[in-house]
Amino acid sequence: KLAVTVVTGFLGSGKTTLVNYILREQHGKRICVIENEFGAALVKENLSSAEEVISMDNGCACCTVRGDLVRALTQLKDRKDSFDLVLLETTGLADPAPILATFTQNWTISNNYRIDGVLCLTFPGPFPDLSCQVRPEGTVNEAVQQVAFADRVLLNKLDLVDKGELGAVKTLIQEVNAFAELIECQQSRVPVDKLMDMNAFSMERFQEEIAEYDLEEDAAAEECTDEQEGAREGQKAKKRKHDISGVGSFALQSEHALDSQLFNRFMVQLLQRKKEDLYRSKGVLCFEGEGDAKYIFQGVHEQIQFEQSNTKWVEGEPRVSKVVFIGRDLDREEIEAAFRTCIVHAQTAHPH
Ligand SMILES: Nc1nc2c(ncn2[C@@H]2O[C@H](COP(=O)(O)OP(=O)(O)OP(=O)(O)O)[C@@H](O)[C@H]2O)c(=O)[nH]1
Repeated sequence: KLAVTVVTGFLGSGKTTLVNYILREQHGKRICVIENEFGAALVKENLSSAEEVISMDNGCACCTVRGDLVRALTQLKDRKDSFDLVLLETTGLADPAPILATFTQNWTISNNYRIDGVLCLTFPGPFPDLSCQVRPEGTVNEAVQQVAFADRVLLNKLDLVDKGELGAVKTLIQEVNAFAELIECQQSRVPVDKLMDMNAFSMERFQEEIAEYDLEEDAAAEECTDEQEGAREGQKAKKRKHDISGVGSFALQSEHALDSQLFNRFMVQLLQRKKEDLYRSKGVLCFEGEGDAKYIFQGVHEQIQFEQSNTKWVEGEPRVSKVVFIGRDLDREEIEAAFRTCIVHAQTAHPH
């Protein structure tokens, strides 16, 4: 399957600059760019003979699957072996969810392409202002939403910010999405390697990532008092002052096995109540009574892929179940309490 990197980012954040930089200065990769009509005109002159740009007409924003994108990808399908990567530039106001859904819900597309990862370009100046804007009930600031969906965040236009401000912006971005890798850049100059091989939607890759995520540090940050926070060079204290449309991320874990039926019910109920607000979710799970089998899931809104991992829990490996939720107005305490009810008590748990 041909890898697709989805490039999102607020208006003027440097998406076209990134695409042009990649086409102009990075060699050795055969890249097909999919752009909106306006963007296509801006990148055409930088194409080498092995490259191509396909323009999308403007898809209908209210559809769950993007028809314009389906058409562009279908057009490319028979020639897909001529490319190493598709860079898909979205418009600044596009909601990433229907774009991601297009890759799982359309059979032709899902058989020929895989999303390698979602990049979000953002820039320091307007990000805190934009993220503080009060939005009408039920809507989310797109700049914040795009960061929440991303696997990598490119913090661009570093020339427009002083070092002091930069720390605060980085803290803000991490508050929205603690699971995205943050890369600083100027004029969108990022090595093409950083845009490829993210494997962010690969179940196997995700397991490594989630294993590295330090839940203890996360918990310590939650528990410390305001004074302690102040002592941490004002970093965490600053976090609370921003209204970031209620968008945030957190992880939960259990050292004990989970009851599969209860966990299933927990997820169904969570999605029933919060499918619009739950942007992304991921998990590595150990179920009671399932021997060495390791289960993994990964989702965008209610589109959840759930499967048994190719790898098993190995001898001596702590069988820690971890789940990650990224979204808006997610009540961590309530979700954590519901998650805890899925844990099989220590005395009856599968020995490991
Ligand atoms: N100062 C500064 N300007 C930059 C930087 N990167 C890009 N720009 C400029 O920012 C403007 C917007 O960049 P684009 O690449 O067109 O942004 P975009 O995200 O494609 O914009 P839309 O298509 O409108 O969403 C252009 O004038 C760029 O030259 C940077 O690092 N610093």
